[in-house]
Amino acid sequence: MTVLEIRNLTKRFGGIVACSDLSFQVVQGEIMGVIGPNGAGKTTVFNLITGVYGPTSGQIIFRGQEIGGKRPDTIVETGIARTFQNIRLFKNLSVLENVIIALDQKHVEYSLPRALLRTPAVSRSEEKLRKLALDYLGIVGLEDKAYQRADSLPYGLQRKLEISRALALEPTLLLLDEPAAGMNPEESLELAGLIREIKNRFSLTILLIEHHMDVVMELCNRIVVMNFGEKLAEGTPEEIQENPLVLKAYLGEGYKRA
Ligand SMILES: Nc1ncnc2c1ncn2[C@@H]1O[C@H](COP(=O)(O)OP(=O)(O)OP(=O)(O)O)[C@@H](O)[C@H]1O
Repeated sequence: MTVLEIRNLTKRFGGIVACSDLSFQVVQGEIMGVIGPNGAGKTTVFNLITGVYGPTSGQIIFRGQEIGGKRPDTIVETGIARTFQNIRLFKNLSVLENVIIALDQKHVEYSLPRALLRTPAVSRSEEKLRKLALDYLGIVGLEDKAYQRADSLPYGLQRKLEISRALALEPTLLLLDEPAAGMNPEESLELAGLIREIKNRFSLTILLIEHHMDVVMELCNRIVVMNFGEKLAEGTPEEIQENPLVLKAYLGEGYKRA
């Protein structure tokens, strides 16, 4: 079943066409890679899907509903969450608080007057959120870092914290923007294992932007290749690795199949 359909999507920034007449479909339960050279338009596609920008033209259909141009919080409500290429955490808050803030968006069970009076119901609710946040941290292996400041974590762990925050929004479609950036090959393969695990555990569909080809080829069922805002190719990892256009524009003629 198709969960996401990108239909003739175009986004212009002044004279720049960051995304040009792009079409592809994402099937439930798959991990679809979005790859291509720097500036190809990959993050723009994520920004369009998550409502950061409205499309210049074209449609974004999620579970049969047009979401193009809707507000980011409305899109989260429909079941889409993301991580960012440039990590966006509340750096001076604790690791735990970062997840609680995400959970708050989903689980607020008390009114503002009750919250201000700090009734027992509010305290119970806070305790519930704290436990739930610890569970989400456990999934990415960060429960023992819960009380550290978010910015005290090494880069790779901050990326995992972003994933746990995104999971706390209970998405059915998860967009990961370069989750392995800055990781060495060993760390990035471990991350690939984690991504597969959370996909299975939460029955997710995943769209993945990544420059680490070992991660992409290991994880993805299918791949869309972008170049200058357009779709250059689409196919399985095997097909993409043998596509002469992709080898020329992105992977390099000397690319060795994983
Ligand atoms: N808000 C914006 N205003 C103007 N131009 C933008 C904006 N966002 C993106 N662009 C331009 O759109 C093009 C595509 O950028 P985008 O960030 O989507 O590429 P990318 O494939 O994600 O690149 P990278 O792999 O380097 O992250 C680039 O030329 C970029 O400069």
